[in-house]
Amino acid sequence: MPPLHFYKAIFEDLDPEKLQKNFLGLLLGIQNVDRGSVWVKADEGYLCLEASGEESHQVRGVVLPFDSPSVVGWVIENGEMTVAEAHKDPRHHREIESTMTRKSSRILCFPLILTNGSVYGAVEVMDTAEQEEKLKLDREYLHLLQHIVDICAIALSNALSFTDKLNENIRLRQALKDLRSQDKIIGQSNNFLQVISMVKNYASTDFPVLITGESGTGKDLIATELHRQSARREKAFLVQNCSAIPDTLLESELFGYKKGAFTGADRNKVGLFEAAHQGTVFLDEIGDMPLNLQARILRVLQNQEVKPLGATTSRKVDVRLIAATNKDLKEAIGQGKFREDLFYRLNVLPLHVPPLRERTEDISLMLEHFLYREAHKMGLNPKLISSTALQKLLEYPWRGNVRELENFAKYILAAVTGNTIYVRDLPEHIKNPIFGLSHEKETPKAQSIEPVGLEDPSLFSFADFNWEELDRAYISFLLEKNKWNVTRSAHDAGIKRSTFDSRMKKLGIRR
Ligand SMILES: Nc1ncnc2c1ncn2[C@@H]1O[C@H](COP(=O)(O)OP(=O)(O)OP(=O)(O)O)[C@@H](O)[C@H]1O
Repeated sequence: MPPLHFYKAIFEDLDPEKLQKNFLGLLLGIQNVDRGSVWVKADEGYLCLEASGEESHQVRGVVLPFDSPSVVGWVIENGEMTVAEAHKDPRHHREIESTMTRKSSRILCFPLILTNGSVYGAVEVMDTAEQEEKLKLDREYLHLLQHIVDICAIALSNALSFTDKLNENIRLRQALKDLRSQDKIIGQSNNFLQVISMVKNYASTDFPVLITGESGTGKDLIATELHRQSARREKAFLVQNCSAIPDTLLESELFGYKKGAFTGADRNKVGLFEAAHQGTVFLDEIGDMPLNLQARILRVLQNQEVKPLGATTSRKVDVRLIAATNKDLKEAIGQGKFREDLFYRLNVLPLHVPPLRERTEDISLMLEHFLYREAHKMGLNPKLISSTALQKLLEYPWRGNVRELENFAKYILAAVTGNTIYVRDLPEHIKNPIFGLSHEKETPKAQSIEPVGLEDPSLFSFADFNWEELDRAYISFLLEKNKWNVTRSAHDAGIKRSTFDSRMKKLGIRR
């Protein structure tokens, strides 16, 4: 019998092919013969996974039908070891050796049994010696051999199911990839193409990136794309939204904690930075991060190490940081709400995603994409847009940006029954966009009316606003339409210029 380390080498392997080869080699070596094969029960018959010995390569991959005679078939069905005299045993499948010059004289075949007792295959070794017989067949020896085969069988079945899981994993990853590719990045405007080209350039480096842009412009999507194009693509991409989460929770999410670090810390928790080791961490809405945590992020960037709450030592981490915000961080620095040193650390590679109104060339393409994608998801036929309706959509300011456009596509698909979308089908605020103008700085109160109706256009209603809000929106609309010409705006409103002027003053509307 071979020494123990020999078995160790066999059972360690998780590649079924290598394992089968080693296993068969081991049995052939023990029995001092050179022909053998490993078989499993497949859907269409008994399949030869591995064959060894001169001329035997032709047997690998052969499937013996269930209803044809075969020693392996008999062993698999009966779950017992057997010895067959090849020249007279009716179980022997003679045709398989018909093209071989050396025929088997005796066959020794063992079942391959799982721990639950089920037989999934068989291994056979054959004597091809014409004169003296080589196979050792005394009972005790065969008994011992069956034990060795049992151990090998378990290792082999583990390796086979490991490979199954591995293949399943590969299939699932591919499916996930396909699913992700549905999140296609759409855009053809020069402004947007510039962003895409910067993504490509930035992806080849490892510096922090700060993505800025209004809400719904696609910052999240761009961050994902950056990771996807980077050398870290196979590693983790972990996202943390820094707003809408209590400060202490955010800290433990990012840095983790040691068991007992605070009341309720009943186990160690790995923080996001550690979990993303060798990958990318995306901190969304970083402008909302509290100052004390900003200091900790700065330390991660400076030293590439994190210290979980309650830990005494720091741990090295290798992560790329991408941050995004829709806030003006320079203004936040002026107000003492954002650390200047962190800003410069993050802003190594700045990336501004322009609002949709600065890339109107993208609107029709995106709309087409969203209408098609959402119709597909809902199991509906895609809808067409009439040219006049499209014109209205192009004129609308889309202050909720791409997210608003995406929501609009969902709404219109559900709301319109015909195959074509006409102007009459559009929500009122898109047909008459008096609330679509942006003077955020000049008329801060006007912001209070912006979000209404954007997420769900069907909910838009005059009843949602008070008189002053409507007044402000109307005056802003006229000013914008007339390029801030007050006389013309007053004329459109049908009131005197002085009255219009005083309304503007009262509402604090300035250019
Ligand atoms: N260029 C684009 N092509 C296709 N879909 C886009 C594009 N830009 C944005 N989207 C889609 O619009 C929606 C909003 O995008 P995203 O969440 O990335 O915006 P954001 O700027 O991160 O918003 P917020 O600041 O509110 O977090 C998402 O569903 C996203 O898939």
